[in-house]
Amino acid sequence: MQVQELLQKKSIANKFIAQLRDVNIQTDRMRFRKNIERLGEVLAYELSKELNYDNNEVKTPLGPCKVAVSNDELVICSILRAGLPLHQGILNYFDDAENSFISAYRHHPNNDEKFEVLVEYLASASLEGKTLILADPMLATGKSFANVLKALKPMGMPKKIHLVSVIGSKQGIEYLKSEFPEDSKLWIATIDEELNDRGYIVPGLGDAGDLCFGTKLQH
Ligand SMILES: O=P(O)(O)OC[C@H]1O[C@H](OP(=O)(O)OP(=O)(O)O)[C@H](O)[C@@H]1O
Ligand SMILES: O=c1cc[nH]c(=O)[nH]1
Ligand SMILES: [Mg+2]
Repeated sequence: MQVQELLQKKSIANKFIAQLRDVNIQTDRMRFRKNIERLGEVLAYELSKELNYDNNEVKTPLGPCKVAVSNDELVICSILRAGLPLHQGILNYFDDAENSFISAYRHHPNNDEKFEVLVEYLASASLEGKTLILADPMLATGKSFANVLKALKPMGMPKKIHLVSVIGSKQGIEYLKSEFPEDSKLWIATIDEELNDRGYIVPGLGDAGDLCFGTKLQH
């Protein structure tokens, strides 16, 4: 898996991430979701530079005009819940993509810090020969992305897999390098150094799903 980190170059995306992290701003749920959506758009634009293109011709009122248009069959698959606003941002740009949805949540069997990631819901298009874009704003331990990849196996073999995320941990990214094909690519806004003992990214931003949609009960 190759990794492309957006924040290696300064851009307007820095502001979106700063607002996601800021304790005084992130409690505005609408802004929080919107900033994730905006990052989905930025990351989709970056990713679009590596799709395959055909040389097409369109007719303007004044005559023919050559234009390169992507010919990839895209499927955007988001990981519920926090993947939803990221999904919307990616879909804003790849508006004719097919869409899949899958759930992944942290189950704490003993009500302590130990958890496993369970995948329970899946509604997916065929992935055979298509370009799969997996979307989840947080990549902490990497278990959600890894377990989702396993759960999607029966849906067919994609031609290429892109992962789109907002904040990742170094540890989680290293883990995913061993789980995803070598030619897959992670498009991520920024990478943090640490995970704490609850599997949260530090400094990260907190719980993305809760900040988008409200607190969930641990189970
Ligand atoms: O890399 P990981 O260690 O798997 O952690 C990242 C996952 O944690 C969050 O989801 P969560 O399970 O909290 O569910 P939610 O999005 O429904 O809140 C986040 O949206 C990722 O899916
Ligand atoms: O830091 C983290 C880890 C998992 N899920 C989140 O939302 N944030
Ligand atoms: Mg999740």
